[in-house]
Amino acid sequence: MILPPLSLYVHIPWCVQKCPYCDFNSHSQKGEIPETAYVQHLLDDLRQDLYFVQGRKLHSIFIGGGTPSLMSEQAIHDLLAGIEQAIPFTENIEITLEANPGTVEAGRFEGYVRAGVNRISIGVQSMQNDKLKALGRIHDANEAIKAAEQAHLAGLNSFNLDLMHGLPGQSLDDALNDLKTIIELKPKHISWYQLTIEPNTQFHSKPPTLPEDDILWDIQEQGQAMLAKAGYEQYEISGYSQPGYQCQHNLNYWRFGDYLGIGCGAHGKITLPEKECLIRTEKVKHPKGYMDLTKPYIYKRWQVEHSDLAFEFFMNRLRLFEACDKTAFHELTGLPLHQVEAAFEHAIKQGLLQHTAQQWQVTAKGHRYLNNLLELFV
Ligand SMILES: C[S@@+](CC[C@H](N)C(=O)[O-])C[C@H]1O[C@@H](n2cnc3c(N)ncnc32)[C@H](O)[C@@H]1O
Ligand SMILES: C[S@@+](CC[C@H](N)C(=O)[O-])C[C@H]1O[C@@H](n2cnc3c(N)ncnc32)[C@H](O)[C@@H]1O
Ligand code: SF4
Repeated sequence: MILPPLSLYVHIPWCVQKCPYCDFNSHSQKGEIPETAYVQHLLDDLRQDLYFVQGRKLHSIFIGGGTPSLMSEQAIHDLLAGIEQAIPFTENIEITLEANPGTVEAGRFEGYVRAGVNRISIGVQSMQNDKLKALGRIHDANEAIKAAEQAHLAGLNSFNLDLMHGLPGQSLDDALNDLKTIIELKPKHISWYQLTIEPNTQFHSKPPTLPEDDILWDIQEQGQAMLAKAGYEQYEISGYSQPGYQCQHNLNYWRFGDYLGIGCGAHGKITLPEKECLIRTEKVKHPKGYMDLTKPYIYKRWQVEHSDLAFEFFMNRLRLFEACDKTAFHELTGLPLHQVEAAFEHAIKQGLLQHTAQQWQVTAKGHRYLNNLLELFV
C-alpha cells in the first residue's frame, strides 16, 4: 500500500436558519456562535488524531458546514494557525471555506484571505427570488451577486458557486437562466446539484411539487451543454471547472485519498500501510456533546473490512471522469488486481467501462448507469 495525499475536513455546525431541504449536520443558532471555544475544541480534536499523521503534510483543507462564514476572520486565523502548527502544509495547499451569501458583509472575504483561505465556495442555489424563498434561503439573488463580486475583489483567483436545479416549480427556462447568470459571474468552479429530497428534512415530511422527469432530463442535458460551451469541464458527477481549477479537496476524496475529519459529525479516512489497513473515524455529531469536556470527540473508529474495500474504492473513484490507473487499486487498497478483473470484464462487455493496458475509464453510459456499474463490485 502507498500513502495517498492527506486532506483535512473541518465541520462548522451552525447556520442562521435551517433550510427545508438540507440534511447536513447544521443547527440554527440565533445570536453569537461560541467560536472561540469551538476553535479550541477543533484543535484539541486534531491533536488527538495526530497519531495517524506521522510526518505527513496537508495537501488541502475544507472548512464546511453548516455555515463557516458565520465565523470571524480572527477565529479562522486562529484555526488555520493552530492546524499548521500541528501539521505542516504543502507548498500549494488549497484551503476552501464555505459561505452563505446572507452572512457576507463587505470585507469579510478579504479577512479570510488574510487568514490563509485561498478558495471560497458560495451557496447561491438559485438566481430567482421566488425559488430562493421556497428553499427557505436567508438571501436574495442580489446578495448572491454581491458575494461573487466580493470574491473577485478579495483577489480570490478561485471560487466556487453552488447551484441547485430541479427546484419546486422550476421550468427548463428557469434552470437554464440560472446557469447563464451564474456563468456571467465568472467563477472558476461550479457545483451543479440536482435537488434531492432527503429523509429527516422538512421537504421530506411536506414534499413540494418537483418538475416532471422529462423536464429534469432536459435540464440535465441542456445545462451540461451550456456549461461545456462556456469552458467548464465536468470532472465529477456534480463538479464543473475551468481547466486546472478542479477542487483539490474533492479530487483527493474521490481518488480515495486520505483525510482527517475534525468537528461535529466529521468523517475521516486514513491509510495505515504498516498494518495494511484503512481506518475510518466519525466524531460526535451534536455541538453540545462534542463540546462537552467530559466526553471524547470520537464517536466511532473502525477498520474497513477487506470484503468492503473494493466497493468503497470504486464507489469513490468511478464518480470521477478522469481515467484511473490500474495500479491505483492495489496501491490504495492493498488488494490484488485479479480480485476485480471479472467484474471489470463484465462492465466492459456492457459498455459501462473502457480500458487500455494501463487505465480504466467510465464511459458516458457508465456515468448514466453508475449504480448498475457499482453493483458489479459489491
Ligand atoms: C453546506 S452547504 C453550503 C454552504 C452554506 N451552508 C449554504 O448553504 O450557503 C452545501 C451545499 O450542498 C447543496 N445541497 C444541500 N442539500 C441539498 C439537497 N437536498 N439536494 C441537492 N443539493 C443540496 C447546496 O447546494 C449547498 O450549497
Ligand atoms: C461536496 S464538497 C463541496 C463542493 C463545493 N461546493 C466546492 O467547494 O467545490 C464538500 C466536501 O466536504 C466534505 N465533507 C462534507 N461533510 C463532511 C463530513 N461530515 N466529514 C468529512 N467530510 C465532509 C465532502 O466529502 C467534500 O469533499
Ligand atoms: S443548505 Fe447550507 S445554510 Fe441551509 S441549512 Fe444546510 S448548511 Fe445551513
